[in-house]
Amino acid sequence: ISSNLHLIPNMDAGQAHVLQFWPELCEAEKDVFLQELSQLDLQGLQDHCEGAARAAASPSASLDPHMEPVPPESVGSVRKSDKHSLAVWGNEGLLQISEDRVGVLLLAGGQGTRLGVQYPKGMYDVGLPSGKTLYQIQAERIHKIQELADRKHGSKCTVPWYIMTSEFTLAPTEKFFKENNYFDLEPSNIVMFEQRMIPAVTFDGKVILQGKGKIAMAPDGNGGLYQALVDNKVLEDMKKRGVQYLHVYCVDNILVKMADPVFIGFCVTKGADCGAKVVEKTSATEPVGVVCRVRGISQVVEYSEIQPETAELRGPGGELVYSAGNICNHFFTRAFLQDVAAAHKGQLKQHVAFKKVPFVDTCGNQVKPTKPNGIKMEKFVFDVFPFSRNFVAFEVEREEEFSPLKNADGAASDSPTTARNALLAQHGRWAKAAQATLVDEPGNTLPPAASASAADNPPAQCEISPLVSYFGEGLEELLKGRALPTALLLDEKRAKELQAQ
Ligand SMILES: CC(=O)N[C@H]1[C@@H](OP(=O)(O)O)O[C@H](CO)[C@@H](O)[C@@H]1O
Repeated sequence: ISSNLHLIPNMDAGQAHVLQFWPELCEAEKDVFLQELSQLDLQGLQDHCEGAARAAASPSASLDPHMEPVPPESVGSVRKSDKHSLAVWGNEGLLQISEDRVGVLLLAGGQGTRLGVQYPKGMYDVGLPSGKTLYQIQAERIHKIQELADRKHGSKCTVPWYIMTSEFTLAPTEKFFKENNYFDLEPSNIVMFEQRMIPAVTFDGKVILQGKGKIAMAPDGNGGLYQALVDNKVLEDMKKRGVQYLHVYCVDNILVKMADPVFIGFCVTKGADCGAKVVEKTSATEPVGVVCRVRGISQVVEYSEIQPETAELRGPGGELVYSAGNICNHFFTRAFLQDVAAAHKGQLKQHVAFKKVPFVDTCGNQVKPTKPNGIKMEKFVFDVFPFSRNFVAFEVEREEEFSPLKNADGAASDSPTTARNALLAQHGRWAKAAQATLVDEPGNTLPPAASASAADNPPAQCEISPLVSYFGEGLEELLKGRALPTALLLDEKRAKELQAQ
């Protein structure tokens, strides 16, 4: 192995410390370490370390002075559109789906640090009556949207599911899908691939050793997508399948509408190459990016980078000036992604985060720092928006579309409880709209929950499988005029029973 050391080019590029403990490693450890080192792109590494050191020395200038809100007339909106327009967009989206032109892409490389789990977030069970995980809910929505498109157009369509994972999430995700028989989706239509990892670096640009034979590595942010699409030939796969439109989304939103036909149809009708769903922010401090313009060009300014004074700005009616909250649901044409891959992926901004990165000191002791000692550089998925020729934003209703799982239970927002309640409340509303009454054990009518916040009373336990209904459609024929005891779990079996009654 040692004879292979020459394969690690130029560790003298200021990074010789990486091999400091080499003589102490056993053969197996050397083997693994060498493997890791030989995968580093060294020119890239040097640029990366220099960039990190520069960023630590002089943080990049704030964008705030150049920000302005997106003009309201250029934002599409579910709330402000009439039924007819929504139906036209929905039909357009279903048509595209039925013709195999739509794919979905899941960003699932994150580590779930805030949620505090050691496994991929998609495997999380928020405690629904069905016990379903986020991955299962998403898989079932794909089934259903294919079925809705097929029913309308007599097709037999496929919505391929691209899943970007990282070194942390690929193996457990693969195993989980296999164990669950790919949730009855065709395995060849699920394409998992890995984003790159990059080293964490000290403030003076040195790669951090996490162990004597291990570099501290982290995924390159969800904007690592564009490099990963190239590394893994995903755009070629899309082309082969005839996929022209891609709905990209984050793993953690329990209400995500996979391949939402209304959003797809809206973007296609507007001739957009790039689009983002937004919700109105609940408060100035809500941790969501804002869709806005910077120097006249549409982009997202992330919650970690906006100045509090800017986030707090209010208009004449007391409304937030920057209220278009990014929910990490994006639309891209394949042509746009090809353009990004060919011409722009190297220009994506590097966002700098100062983190506590565990390391071994020069004496070989393991240290858990109490204050930030390292820099992690990340790219953001939305940083390609400025390269778009026709970007559109589409405002959707929070209670129908956005309840992310970020924090562990106990937090006031974005927790397993708030996610569970948001879904149950939505399904309660659907049941009510289908003219069903939900009743408790003694037979009292339950009111539909007005709100799904963790502090409120939990909503009635009414869960409707995505295999039965995707957005509340088709429920009247099953539920109209019935008094249904809770907990109600309306899955396909129960739906058949109700239909037969
Ligand atoms: C880089 C990136 O995509 N950040 C997104 C993403 O934030 P995270 O905190 O990284 O999960 O999801 C938020 C919505 O849940 C969105 O508001 C934000 O802009």
